[in-house]
Amino acid sequence: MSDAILKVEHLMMQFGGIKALNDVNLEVERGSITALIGPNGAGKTTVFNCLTGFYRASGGRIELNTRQRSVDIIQILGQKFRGEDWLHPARWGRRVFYKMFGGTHLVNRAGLARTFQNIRLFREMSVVENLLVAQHRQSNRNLIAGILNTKGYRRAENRALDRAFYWLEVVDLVDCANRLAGEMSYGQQRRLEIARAMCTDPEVVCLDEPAAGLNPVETRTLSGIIRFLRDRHGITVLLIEHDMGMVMEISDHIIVLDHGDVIARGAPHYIQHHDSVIAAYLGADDEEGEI
Ligand SMILES: Nc1ncnc2c1ncn2[C@@H]1O[C@H](COP(=O)(O)OP(=O)(O)OP(=O)(O)O)[C@@H](O)[C@H]1O
Repeated sequence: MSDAILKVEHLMMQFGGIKALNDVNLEVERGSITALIGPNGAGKTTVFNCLTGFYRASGGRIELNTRQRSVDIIQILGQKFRGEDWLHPARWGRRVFYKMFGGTHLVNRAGLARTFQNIRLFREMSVVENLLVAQHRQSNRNLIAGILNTKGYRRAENRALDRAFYWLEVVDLVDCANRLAGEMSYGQQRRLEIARAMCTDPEVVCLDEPAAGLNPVETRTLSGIIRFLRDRHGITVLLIEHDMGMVMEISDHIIVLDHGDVIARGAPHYIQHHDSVIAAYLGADDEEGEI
């Protein structure tokens, strides 16, 4: 791939005796909408959890090429020490550093944000507060500046509000800005999660089943928002989705997982007629099968 923003090599994830990911290799092109599909239990969410640092992968490498540099995601989460580290002081130093200061916050700082399959908003906060909290990293957190309400502090607060309202407009929630997040409809909460992810200023956004539970009109609106992220902001979107109509319509590239392995990758029209993909979805070979 010419310009891969994300490269995953030999990714493995084991939960006790369960091998959720065997040996996953994939690349995501910068500025694309890439869908990760597969039957239930194929390992899609586990891939997302490894990419975003919610799980520390059992093995492999995840390289994120954002903000003009390359980040090894597994390394910044903090890895175990190895015997040979003592022979490489620089490597040992990096391990100590990331053991002490590493974590998922560094993945977000590197430019990767996500939404969740089960919506995880701050339900007791207002919509706009949810978006301001997401900008905690960019805002002025100086206690003295806050108490004195300095010019710099007010400027940072205004910038955060402007950004929040920009993304509320994109996801069509400006009218709900002061409502409690937990009181909104399911579709609105899904859109708010996307806005919250975007407020962290990512280059890659991972959306875990964003169309789950939406009606066809809401799904169409969602497709428009995802396209807008790519076309207007050059955001790379990595998407897990079971709504095949939506996946086939908006994806530039599709990667298919089954039982923790990548079984196919390519353009939508190629994947739609791929024998192994049809078999994986139907659980058996079926010439008639269509995704
Ligand atoms: N925290 C965990 N502990 C134990 N097993 C897990 C854990 N997370 C995932 N698994 C197992 O890993 C496998 C892959 O699960 P995963 O949720 O990644 O699949 P998926 O493709 O996202 O499925 P779905 O489409 O239903 O969400 C499953 O067998 C699941 O039971």
